[in-house]
Amino acid sequence: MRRNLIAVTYWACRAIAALYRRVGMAAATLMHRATLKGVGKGSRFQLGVRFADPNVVTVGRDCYFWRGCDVSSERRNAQLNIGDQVQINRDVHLDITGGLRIGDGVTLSEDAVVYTHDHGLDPHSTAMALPKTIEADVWIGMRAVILPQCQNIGRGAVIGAGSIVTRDVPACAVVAGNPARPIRQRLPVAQEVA
Ligand SMILES: CC(=O)SCCNC(=O)CCNC(=O)[C@H](O)C(C)(C)COP(=O)(O)OP(=O)(O)OC[C@H]1O[C@@H](n2cnc3c(N)ncnc32)[C@H](O)[C@@H]1OP(=O)(O)O
Repeated sequence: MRRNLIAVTYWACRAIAALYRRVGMAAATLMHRATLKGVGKGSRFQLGVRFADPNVVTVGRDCYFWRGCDVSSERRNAQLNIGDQVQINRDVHLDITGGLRIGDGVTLSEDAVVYTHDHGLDPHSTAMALPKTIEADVWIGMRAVILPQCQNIGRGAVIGAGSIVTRDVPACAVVAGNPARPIRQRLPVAQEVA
């Protein structure tokens, strides 16, 4: 009898947690659809995704935002344009001060950080805005840091986990380390799949 009660309580708690996640995601998705500048069909947001200025954010189709994703800017009207089928994992931080474009099929893994402004050697100076483009099919590994001086990550490039990227990355390059250096070249995505 006591065992049954524990089992029922356990499964009831699991059901409530699953319902909370589902309802939470539906509510968060509705809210972001209502407040962002544009959201394509099929894009979903977990609870706990934050856009400091939703008016400047455009999201394409079938994107997925995990909890803890945070988008901020040090100036008004900086734009964030996200393509289709982009995955933004847990606790990713995007600074869009300089303007940020993310192409179709990009994946940002957990805790990745992308910055688009700098302060030289004086953290109290006015932010220097540096626009950035992350081209289609790029994969940014977990805990990678993309510094403002890197203004372009070429199509199909892979950034290794924990890397510090200080300069532009050519298309299909695999870079890793601190500072990130090329470790190999990848085939264009279409050829790798074939
Ligand atoms: C979809 C998701 O979100 S999954 C969860 C997140 N997962 C990740 O972030 C993983 C990202 N992947 C990586 O970091 C991988 O190591 C890659 C893609 C960068 C490289 O993978 P591979 O091409 O298989 O490289 P490989 O393991 O053969 O390593 C080649 C060399 O680079 C080094 N290296 C590989 N990755 C890294 C890294 N992240 N940082 C520093 N050096 C690295 C290796 O030590 C090796 O050096 P050596 O030749 O001196 O021994």
